[in-house]
Amino acid sequence: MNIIVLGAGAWGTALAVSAASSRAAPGHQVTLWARDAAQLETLKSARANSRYLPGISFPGSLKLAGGEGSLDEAVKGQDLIIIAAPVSAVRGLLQSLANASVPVAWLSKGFEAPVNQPFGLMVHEIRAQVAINLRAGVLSGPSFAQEVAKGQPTALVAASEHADVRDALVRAFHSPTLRVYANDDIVGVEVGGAVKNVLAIATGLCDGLQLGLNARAALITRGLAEITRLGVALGAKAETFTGLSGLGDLVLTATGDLSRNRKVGLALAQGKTLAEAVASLGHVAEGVYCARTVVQRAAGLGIEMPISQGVVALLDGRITPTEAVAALMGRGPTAEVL
Ligand SMILES: NC(=O)C1=CN([C@@H]2O[C@H](COP(=O)(O)OP(=O)(O)OC[C@H]3O[C@@H](n4cnc5c(N)ncnc54)[C@H](O)[C@@H]3O)[C@@H](O)[C@H]2O)C=CC1
Ligand SMILES: O=C(CO)COP(=O)(O)O
Repeated sequence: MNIIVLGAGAWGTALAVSAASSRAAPGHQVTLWARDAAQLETLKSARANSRYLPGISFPGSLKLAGGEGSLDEAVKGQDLIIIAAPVSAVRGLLQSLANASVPVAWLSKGFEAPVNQPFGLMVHEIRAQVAINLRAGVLSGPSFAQEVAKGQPTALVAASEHADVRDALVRAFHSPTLRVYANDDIVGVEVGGAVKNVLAIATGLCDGLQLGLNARAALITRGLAEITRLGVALGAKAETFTGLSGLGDLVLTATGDLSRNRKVGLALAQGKTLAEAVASLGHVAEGVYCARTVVQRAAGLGIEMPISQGVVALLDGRITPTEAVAALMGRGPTAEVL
């Protein structure tokens, strides 16, 4: 299979390395495409991505391409196109790929900021607006880039309404160290991947304030209830949220110290400003950008999301970390139902 990965950040690089490695199915020709010509030259000379994925050497077979204006040429002859950019860049990439005849999948997890409309969209909704004819899907699930690049055991979900897209993703990436499960509930998989980032900021804050393990377990569990309520209201299947892209990714991101979203929460608990917390990452933390949209869409559907609302109030600087905790704990008693 000819596979191109568009975007040479941490996750795009890791997945390209994994598919081009000796662990992958034989016969793949993988290309990693960097938007920036200067970054491409650095990748070529170092045969590594020390800015976004330090410590990982590229397999000899991994091809490198990129630079402004090179996209159309780069995707010619590919059997599968992977978009590995932040959500904020996906609309433009999907517009450029709108007439592609091969499957396209994105790795991005989040909601776009509102563009000429009252609320922000998930990527499958953007695709419906700008590239309706694409056979498309998402590859999601609990997966820190560094671990996948090193070949540590990982399980992902390939979600699409199109069986050929799910099959292409499984053929491209399934390997002895990377299991890829198929799922036809793209709404549920996208809601899980987006909202867990907001909740990871909350658990980072909880752990940074040393509130204890009980508090963290409660946040994760009630956070999953928030994700499920929103997802079901948006048309997802409830059972998707007990799977890899729901509970799985929530547990990983909320508790794993490699998470950039969790790091934002930890930094806020230390008294850093949001700008300082984001600047120290050097990578995108999607929860920071989509928390407001999550809460806004939930409100529009009459869904209560008190943890996510607390995260937004904190990110907006309307409350302090201590006040956020007090607001959550001060809520009246309620039944444990979804
Ligand atoms: N890092 C991880 O472990 C995982 C990340 N993700 C998701 O994947 C997405 C990308 O994350 P990372 O790679 O970690 O981010 P990153 O912050 O490491 O890198 C982002 C990359 O996207 C590139 N980029 C921005 N706009 C672009 C455009 N228009 N065309 C091509 N490239 C563009 C940037 O130059 C940069 O190289 C995010 O939505 C993230 O939530 C999902 C699973 C795991
Ligand atoms: O999505 C991820 C793991 O599945 C990565 O999470 P962070 O963006 O918080 O690092």
